[in-house]
Amino acid sequence: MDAIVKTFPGKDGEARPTQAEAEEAVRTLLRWAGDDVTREGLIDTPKRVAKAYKELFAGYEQDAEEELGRTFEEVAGYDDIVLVKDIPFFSHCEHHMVPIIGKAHVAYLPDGKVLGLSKIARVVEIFGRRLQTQETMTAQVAHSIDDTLHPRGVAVMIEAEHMCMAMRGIKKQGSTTITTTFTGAFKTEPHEQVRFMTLVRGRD
Ligand SMILES: Nc1nc2c(ncn2[C@@H]2O[C@H](COP(=O)(O)OP(=O)(O)OP(=O)(O)O)[C@@H](O)[C@H]2O)c(=O)[nH]1
Ligand SMILES: [Zn+2]
Repeated sequence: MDAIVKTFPGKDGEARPTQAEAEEAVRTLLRWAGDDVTREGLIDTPKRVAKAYKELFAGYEQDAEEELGRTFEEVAGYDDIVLVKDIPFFSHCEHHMVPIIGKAHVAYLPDGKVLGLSKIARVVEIFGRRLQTQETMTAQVAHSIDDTLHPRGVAVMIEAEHMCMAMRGIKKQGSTTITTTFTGAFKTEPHEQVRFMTLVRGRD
């Protein structure tokens, strides 16, 4: 089981905040930002934000390893690289809670079993829909596949723009952060890494 970061009751027996408490928290932030929470346009905003949070952070309710549980063995001995590239995702940085927008490239070297391709994209989605650092997310995607499928190796590359660097703070728009995690043969065999990179970078 992958460690779902926060389940209720929490470690300290804390119950999940109610919808009303979540809405009140949004109202507080709106007032703190300087707006009037009683004006027409904002009346329903706390409710909408709480609903949006449910969707944007749905990954806390999902278990990546459960998604990866179903595998297929009838692949005529196929044992070469399987790469799903350019999987788009949105996440939120855990420091500022603003968007991280990027693409993930995920590959593995099968050892008798393969995954449904959509499951790879689902795993990116599950870890993306939590508060993240890019490094953590990259490692989580790789290790969840490694731990459930036990392939000969997993390679994950994430390329993303962090809105906390673009919209605030240092305000550098358009910079991309690249992170990689390699396991198994991708870690020990440089030529497997090169093949992964070539396939990721190769354009039509
Ligand atoms: N390593 C890593 N850092 C991240 C990620 N997302 C955001 N950050 C950085 O987290 C850091 C937090 O730094 P702090 O100095 O605690 O916060 P801050 O004062 O808001 O920093 P500034 O962004 O420099 O204004 C910043 O350098 C962000 O750019 C990520 O996915 N990985
Ligand atoms: Zn940030």
